[in-house]
Amino acid sequence: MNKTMNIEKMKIGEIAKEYPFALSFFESNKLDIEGHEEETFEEYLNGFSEEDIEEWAIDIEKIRMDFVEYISEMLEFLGLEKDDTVESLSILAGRNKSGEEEDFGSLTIRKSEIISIVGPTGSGKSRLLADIEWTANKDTPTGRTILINGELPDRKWRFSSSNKLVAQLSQNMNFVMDLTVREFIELHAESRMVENQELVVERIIEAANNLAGEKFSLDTPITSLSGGQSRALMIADTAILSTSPIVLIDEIENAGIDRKKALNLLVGEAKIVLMATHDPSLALMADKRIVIKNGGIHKVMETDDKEKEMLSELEKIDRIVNRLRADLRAGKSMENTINIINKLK
Ligand SMILES: Nc1ncnc2c1ncn2[C@@H]1O[C@H](COP(=O)(O)OP(=O)(O)OP(=O)(O)O)[C@@H](O)[C@H]1O
Repeated sequence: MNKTMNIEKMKIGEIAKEYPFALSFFESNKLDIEGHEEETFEEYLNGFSEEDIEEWAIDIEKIRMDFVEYISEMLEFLGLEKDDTVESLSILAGRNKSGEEEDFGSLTIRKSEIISIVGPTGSGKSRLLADIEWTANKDTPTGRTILINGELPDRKWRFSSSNKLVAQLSQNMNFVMDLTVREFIELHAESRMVENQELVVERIIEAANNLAGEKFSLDTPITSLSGGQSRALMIADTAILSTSPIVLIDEIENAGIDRKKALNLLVGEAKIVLMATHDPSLALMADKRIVIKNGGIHKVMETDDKEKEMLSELEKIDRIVNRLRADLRAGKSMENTINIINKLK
C-alpha cells in the first residue's frame, strides 16, 4: 500500500516523528509548524487567514501537492515504500585469500536460524561478518555478494541509522563518551523512538546485570565499566532495543559474561543470527556452521543429531568450568568444586 495516501490525515506531530525528513520541507517552505503538532497538515493549511495568504503569496493547493510529492519521493528514495520484512539472507560465493573461487555456490539463511562461523585465527571469520554488515556487492576484498530476500538490498539499509539491517556486536567495546549507564541507554532509546522509556531502561539494566558477573548500576559512568560489563550492556541493549532483523556476533566467549544466556537473549525474536566462535557449545547451538579456511567458505555443515545430543554433555562441562572460574575470581580454593567433580565420576 502507498504509505503517502494518508499523510494529509496524519497529525503534524506524527508526521514529524515518522518522517523526520518532512521537517526540511516545512523549513524550506517557511512553514512554522510550532504549536500546530496536534493539527493535520490539511487543517494547518486551512488555518491561514485570507490576509496571510495574500501577504505571503501562499499557494495552498500547490504546497499541499508539493508536500505529498516530496514525501512520496523521499520514501521511494529511501526504499521505505517496500515491505521491510527480512525473510532471508543469501551469501553468493567470492574468492579466498589466494584468489580462488569459493565453491559453495550460494548459502541462504532464513529467519530464526542461527549460524556459527568457525575456522582458525586469522582465517576470515570477521571478514565474512563485515561483508554481511556492508551488504557486499563484489566491492569487498572477498568479492562476495549479499542478497536480502533474494535481491540486491535497498540503499536504505546502508544509509538509515534508526532502521538498520544489521546489529553488530564486536570484540572491541571502547566507550569514550562521558555518560552514565542510564544516559547511554536513554540516548539509544530516544534515537529508536521507543515509548515507555523508563521501563525499557529498567529492562536493559536488569538483563545486563543478569549476564555480567559483577553488578553495576544506572549511575555508573560507562567509562568505568569493565570489559565484561560493557559487553553485557551492549548485548542487553541490542537484544531489547534493536529492531534489526540480522544480528552479527563476533566472539562472545572471552568477555567474561554468561555466553549462553547472552545468545538466548539475542535470539529471542525471529532474527537471523550469525556468530563467529571458537566455542564448541556455542557452535552446537547453531543450526549450521560455516567453516572458513584461507579467507574462503570451505564448507557448510549441518549440526547433526549426534552433535546435538553432545550439547547437554558439553553444557555440564561448561557449568563445571564456570564454577571453577567463579571460585578463581572470588579468591577461593578450587578444591571444593574439584571434589564435587570427583563425586560425579
Ligand atoms: N577472501 C579474502 N580475501 C582477501 N583478504 C581476506 C579474505 N578473507 C579474509 N581476509 C583478510 O584476512 C585478515 C584476517 O581475517 P579476519 O580478521 O576476518 O580473521 P578471523 O577469522 O576473524 O580471525 P580471529 O579468529 O583471530 O578473529 C583480514 O585482514 C581480512 O580482511
